[in-house]
Amino acid sequence: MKTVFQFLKPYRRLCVFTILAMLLDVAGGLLVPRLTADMINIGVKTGNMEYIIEKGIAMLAVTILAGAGALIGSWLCADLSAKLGRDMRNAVYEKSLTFSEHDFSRFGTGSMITRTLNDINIIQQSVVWCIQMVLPVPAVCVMGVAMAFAVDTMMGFLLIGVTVLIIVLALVVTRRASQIFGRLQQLLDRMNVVLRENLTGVRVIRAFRKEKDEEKRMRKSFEDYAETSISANLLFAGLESTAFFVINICIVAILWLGGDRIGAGYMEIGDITALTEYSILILFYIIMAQMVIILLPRARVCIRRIQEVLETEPEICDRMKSAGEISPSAYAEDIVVKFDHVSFRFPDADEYALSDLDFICRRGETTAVIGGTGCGKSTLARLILRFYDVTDGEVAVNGMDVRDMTQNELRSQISYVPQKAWLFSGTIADNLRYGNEEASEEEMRRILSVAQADFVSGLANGLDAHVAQGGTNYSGGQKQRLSIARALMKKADLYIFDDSFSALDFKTDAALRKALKQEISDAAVLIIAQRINTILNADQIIVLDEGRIAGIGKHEELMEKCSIYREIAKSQMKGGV
Ligand SMILES: Nc1ncnc2c1ncn2[C@@H]1O[C@H](COP(=O)(O)OP(=O)(O)OP(=O)(O)O)[C@@H](O)[C@H]1O
Repeated sequence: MKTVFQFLKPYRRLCVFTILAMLLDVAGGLLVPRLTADMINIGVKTGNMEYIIEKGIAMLAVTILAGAGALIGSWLCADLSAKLGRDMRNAVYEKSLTFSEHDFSRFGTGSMITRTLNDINIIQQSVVWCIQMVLPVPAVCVMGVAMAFAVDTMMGFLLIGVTVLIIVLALVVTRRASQIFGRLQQLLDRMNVVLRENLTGVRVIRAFRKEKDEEKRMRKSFEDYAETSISANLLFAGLESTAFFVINICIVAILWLGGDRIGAGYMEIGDITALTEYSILILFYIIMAQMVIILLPRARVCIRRIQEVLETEPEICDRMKSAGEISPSAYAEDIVVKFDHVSFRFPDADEYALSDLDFICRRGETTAVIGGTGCGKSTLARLILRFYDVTDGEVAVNGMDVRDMTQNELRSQISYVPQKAWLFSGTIADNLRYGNEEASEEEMRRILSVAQADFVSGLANGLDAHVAQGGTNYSGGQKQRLSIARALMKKADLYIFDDSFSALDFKTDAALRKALKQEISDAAVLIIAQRINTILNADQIIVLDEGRIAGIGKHEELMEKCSIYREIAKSQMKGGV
């Protein structure tokens, strides 16, 4: 609850006005039966038309006021809920931006989406319902019972008895509901994960003809969810029928006992109407509150899940040091990246993914990294970007340990093309402006030409051509070239291309590398590649083998000295390089 209160804090005044408006509605609801009773007891009994009209006008005024209270209360409540949802989603999203890959993998994409959308939705709903249906309950009970006591002590006690009975019933049911809704939320996460996997991997599923197996897996997750939902609904149904049964018994008791009390002269006939109305109102509010309270365990689970995200300490933090504490490593002006005996182990892994890497990348030079699959090439790039922190040693960019600057500062010096080309939905221009918001159309066209992405000018809308989610309306090679163009839009000291040329044909690959050399001649370039011909002319080639450097040098040197490089080269020659 602490989390919700924190988010409600800025809207304290809005909360107070909402509650006041709701109370106005409640007070009106309780006053009308009193006026009706007076109308019958005095007006009708004595045939005093003036009194009846006077009470009628009062009833109308009270009803209008109560209606206005209900209307304003609901409107303010909706406003509060929207603001609460917006703030929570922003907070969760902002937090997720600070997560390292490892932090993120602890939750998983499916669960993060459920938390941000569904969980916060449930929290919003619960807050609205609590304000509208739970908060007024004590006021309704106290005022209603007090008014019943004012009519007749015995009827007051009757109302207290029924109220307590329903509250006890609510507590018992709430306990049971807590377990069911906890499970329901987990099943929703599961459903989300399975659904995402099925939708994104639909082509693989078809290619392997696994439709039946996947259907079974999907059906199981849907069925589990449905079964648990049915248990929850049964609980609701049982509660609802029991509560209405109690209401009806209560009304029967009022009519039955009320008759005796009127006969004994303790009450008048109009009081029966008032008491029946009070009991219906009190019990109605309790039942509605009960329905909401049953849902609260679910909201509590959701709040806990949001809290988990918000309270996660990001593994990678900006631990700013004062200027005096920072001792820039002695470095030559032209050194952009320096790996100083770097070793790295993934947080959950037993073995080192990278061991004792020691090399530098210079401005104006191209450094290439090559090696077998899984030897740690992408991990090396991620360490430069500080997606992970080194386990031993130091990675420095422009002479400063990457841990001694903010991630923002660090990444502003680097432009990166990830292994998996990813485009955002929108237009090609939108994607390019990701690298430089101010870029002119002319600049974009020039960069597209450098990235060998001239195909854009042939598209019907050119730079404004539509890009589907993930860039699925472009081929692998087109996506790679657009990703490269986006990276080139950003002016940086270091350009990292993580296996970014793999989907290009040899001719385009060669033309792109030639154009790149001219375009970013004053920056350091790090190319991670699988194909030897992509890196043949690099100023320095690092050969990685199981996370260790097996050789560093130019192509000719490595062909002479490094057996692993020779093997890679030979295997590719055979393959037709
Ligand atoms: N998040 C992770 N947690 C644990 N181990 C990981 C993680 N990511 C990668 N690894 C492991 O680290 C090693 C290096 O992975 P990396 O992605 O750097 O290889 P790579 O050389 O880029 O491979 P490829 O050429 O196939 O892309 C692999 O053995 C991989 O299984």
